[in-house]
Amino acid sequence: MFNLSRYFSTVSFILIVLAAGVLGPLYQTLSMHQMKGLAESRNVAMAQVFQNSLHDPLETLLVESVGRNASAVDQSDDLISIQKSAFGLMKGTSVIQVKVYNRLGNVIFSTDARQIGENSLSNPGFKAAINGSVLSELNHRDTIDSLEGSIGNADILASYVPILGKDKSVEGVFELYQNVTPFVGQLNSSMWWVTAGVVLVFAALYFMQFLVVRRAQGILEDQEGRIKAARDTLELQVGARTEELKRTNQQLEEEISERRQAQSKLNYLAYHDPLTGLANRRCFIERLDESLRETAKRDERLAVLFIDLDQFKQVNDSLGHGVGDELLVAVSSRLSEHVRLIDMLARLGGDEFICLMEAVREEDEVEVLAGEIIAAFEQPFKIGDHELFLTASVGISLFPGDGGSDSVLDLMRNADSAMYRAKSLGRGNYHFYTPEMTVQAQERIQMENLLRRALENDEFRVHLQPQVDTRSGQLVGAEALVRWESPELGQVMPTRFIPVAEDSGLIVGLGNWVLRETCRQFMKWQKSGFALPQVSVNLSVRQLERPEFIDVLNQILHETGMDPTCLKLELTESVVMAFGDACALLEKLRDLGISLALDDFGTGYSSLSYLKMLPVQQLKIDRSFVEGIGRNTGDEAIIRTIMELARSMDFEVVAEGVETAEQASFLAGLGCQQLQGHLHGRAVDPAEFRARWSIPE
Ligand SMILES: Nc1nc2c(ncn2[C@@H]2O[C@@H]3COP(=O)(O)O[C@H]4[C@@H](O)[C@H](n5cnc6c(=O)[nH]c(N)nc65)O[C@@H]4COP(=O)(O)O[C@H]3[C@H]2O)c(=O)[nH]1
Repeated sequence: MFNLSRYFSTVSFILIVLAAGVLGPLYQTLSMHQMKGLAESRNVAMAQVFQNSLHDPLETLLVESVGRNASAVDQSDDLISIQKSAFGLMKGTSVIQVKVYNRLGNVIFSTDARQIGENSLSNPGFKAAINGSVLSELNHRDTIDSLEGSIGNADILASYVPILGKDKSVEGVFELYQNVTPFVGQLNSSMWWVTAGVVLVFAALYFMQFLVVRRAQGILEDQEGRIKAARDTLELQVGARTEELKRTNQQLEEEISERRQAQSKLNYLAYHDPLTGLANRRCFIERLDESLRETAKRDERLAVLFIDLDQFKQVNDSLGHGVGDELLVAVSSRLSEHVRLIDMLARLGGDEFICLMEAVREEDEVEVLAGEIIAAFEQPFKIGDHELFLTASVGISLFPGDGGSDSVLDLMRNADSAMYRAKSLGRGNYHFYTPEMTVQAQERIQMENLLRRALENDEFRVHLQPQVDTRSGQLVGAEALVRWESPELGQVMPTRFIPVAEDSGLIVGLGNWVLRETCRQFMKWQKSGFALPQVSVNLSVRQLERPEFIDVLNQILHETGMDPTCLKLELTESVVMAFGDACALLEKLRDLGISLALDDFGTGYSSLSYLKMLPVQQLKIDRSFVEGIGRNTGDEAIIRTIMELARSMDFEVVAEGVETAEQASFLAGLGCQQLQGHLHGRAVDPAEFRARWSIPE
């Protein structure tokens, strides 16, 4: 810390020394000047006394000395008398020597006779006096001859005083030596006293101020101590706070980076399908929106290709979601290989993919891409132990034409409608959108609305299709197939309205109605003597999913009095696989005595081990395979395999869609027990059925 006391001491000491060093000599100079003035006044007075007392002899001497040599003057009588008088006048005064110069600067009189005759013309004192001024000089003399002998170590004031004549002209000069030794001594000792006094006063002042300063220094040190302690505490607090801030900052940075990661993950998830990593619906819509505007500006064309996997539902239902997911990933990567870099492939959800093709010059280019997409499915997908054969249906909409530049959804919806048309043409097809498809889509909506009140309006009818024994051709049963007589749409076939009923959930009420109506009809026939051995009813997965299904079934059986052993329920492979606890539910149905058949067999992906566990008695070979008999060796091979399987697993087999005798004989040759198809009869209303199959009495 700055040492105020030391600083003060040093500066004060220097100031005191300086003050003493300046004030002492100043005092001496002033006093000396004063003393010189007084002594000079005395010398002037003394000269006046001399001049007055020795006026005549002195004047004579002054006059006579001019032009005479020194020895002549020295010998004059006047000189002797002047000398006597001079000594007399000097007696008792401090004047110790008197000299008289004539105008020529010669000493014509001196109390020291040896000096008479000397010349001092060039002496400054003489010069001043001859010009009318008085000049004094203070000298220190080691020895000087005086009236009473020689004086040693004396301070002498020599004054040159002009001697004025009557006419006030300077006739000569007095030089008077006055012994001022006592005064000078006194002055010197006074100077020391003054110096000592100054030192003492300043020392006292210094001491008092020192006390004040030391006290101030104490206060300052105390304050500094406190400030230092406060600063130390503050520094500690600042250090701690800095550390805390660093930690908080680090936490913040970590949080920010976590948030950034989460945000980028969220962004990624917001725009990507987590399963396949492809762009999702939102991403596709935004890109299409942007592309539409760009394409409109550049006067170009673009295409939207809606891709749907034809058999994905069956795979998913029969082999489980794990396999389904893996299949979707494999499909996405295979599709990606065929899409150009500038195009965009996205997954809309489920088994629906969509592709945006930009900068389209010709429709052919789109057809090529659609063809490539379909061709991509020619090779089977290997998922685990499964080798899965799939096909894809592609619907295409084009811009401009199939949607405005601000109608992203129109283009997507139209491509979707085109895809449905492609699907209806058979598996593995593509189709361009046409405006009539929108009409069909609207019809579908209208159909759903009409379906809702069709049950209440009693617009449904149950038709029956015969099932015959392959060898004897005898009636062994009938399949109940629903028909809709709509006042607005006319007769609507199940292939049109069952999917709509399934999608809308209306199938539950409709399916239960068919079940009840079939049982009621069966019992009516039985009571009236037409004994049909068995009747089959189709079940939708939506019905099975209902927890109250068994209760509803029991109630129908109870209400109608139907013998459960005469009832056969047909479930598609995919329905059985899709239903979580199918085995347990089917067991319950079996316990009731109801027969079970697996419909559309061969189109799904049932595993043999699972099939073995199912309490099913019958397999129904799908119509699509029967259709290929005699035309497609692949279909025939599948039928043979199904027959082998059924034999080894002890299933009864029904072939549906049998239209020709050739098909019937092929199936008979393989040991198929029952046939169903136009060859033996179409599905007809109960009256016609009875009329056809009643045995004449
Ligand atoms: N070309 C041709 N077709 C033949 C031949 N023999 C039978 N068919 C048709 O094949 C379909 C067989 O029924 P499905 O496989 O259960 O397929 C049925 C079934 O899955 C569903 N369905 C019909 N009625 C019901 C029902 O009451 N409930 C449920 N859940 N589905 C039903 O609608 C599908 C179609 O029914 P339909 O149009 O009646 O068509 C029936 C039948 O008319 C033939 O020799 N040639």
